[in-house]
Amino acid sequence: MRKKIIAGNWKMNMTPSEAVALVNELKPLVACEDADVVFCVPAIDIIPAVEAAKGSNIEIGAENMYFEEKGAYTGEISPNMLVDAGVKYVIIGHSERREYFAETDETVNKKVLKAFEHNMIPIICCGESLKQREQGITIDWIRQQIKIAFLNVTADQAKTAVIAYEPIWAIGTGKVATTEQAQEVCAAIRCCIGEIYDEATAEAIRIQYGGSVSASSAPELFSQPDIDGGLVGGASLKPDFGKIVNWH
Ligand SMILES: O=C[C@H](O)COP(=O)(O)O
Repeated sequence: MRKKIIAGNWKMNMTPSEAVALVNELKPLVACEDADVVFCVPAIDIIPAVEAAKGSNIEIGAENMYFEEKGAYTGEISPNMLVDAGVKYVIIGHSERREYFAETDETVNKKVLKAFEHNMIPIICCGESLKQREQGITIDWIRQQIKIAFLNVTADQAKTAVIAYEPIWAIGTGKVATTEQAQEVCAAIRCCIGEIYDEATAEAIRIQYGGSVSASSAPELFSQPDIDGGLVGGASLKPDFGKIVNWH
């Protein structure tokens, strides 16, 4: 039985002092024993958020990291820096990073390998555009993203990974995928992991849905057999996130 994982992605929101206030506000609302709860926050908020989350069930995650250890990479943040700051989860390959910051399936793979090397859990994002969905190539596209993201990842590592299926057309639009659409793609992702590795790995890996998740859509989405929680953007900045975490 896979444990659900509900993660907030704050994106480029919240100053450090606002971050502390939000963690303190949400702490009692997201208390929950049967799901992992992660707040992925902007880099500058990580240290104060880790401090504020102490003693609670909240894990603090990062929204991105670089795939090199150290050196002349102005503006980037290394895996070591994240680990030292208390980070356990890191979002890799969010569609906004792919669209605005030229991330590719290959850089996603490098980051995924680096995250595992440092014992962090990558939340690996994949998802199709509206055009790709209309062209009927959603599953092929996602399978390709997954196959490249997991190149050279061992089965033991893959078992601990989290995949976030986020249809790009559903992100921040209020247009949540139907339960059937989300379940269909998450099942296809699990099947793809089974082909790359084996059934045990496919059964172990956790797959989230993301894209306009709200307190009202979460219960049906999270009840699907292949959906193990959510990656939540806008609604993770509000008290509603407590209802999403405690969806059942
Ligand atoms: O990482 C989170 C997603 O991009 C979803 O964002 P959203 O819940 O605001 O649509």
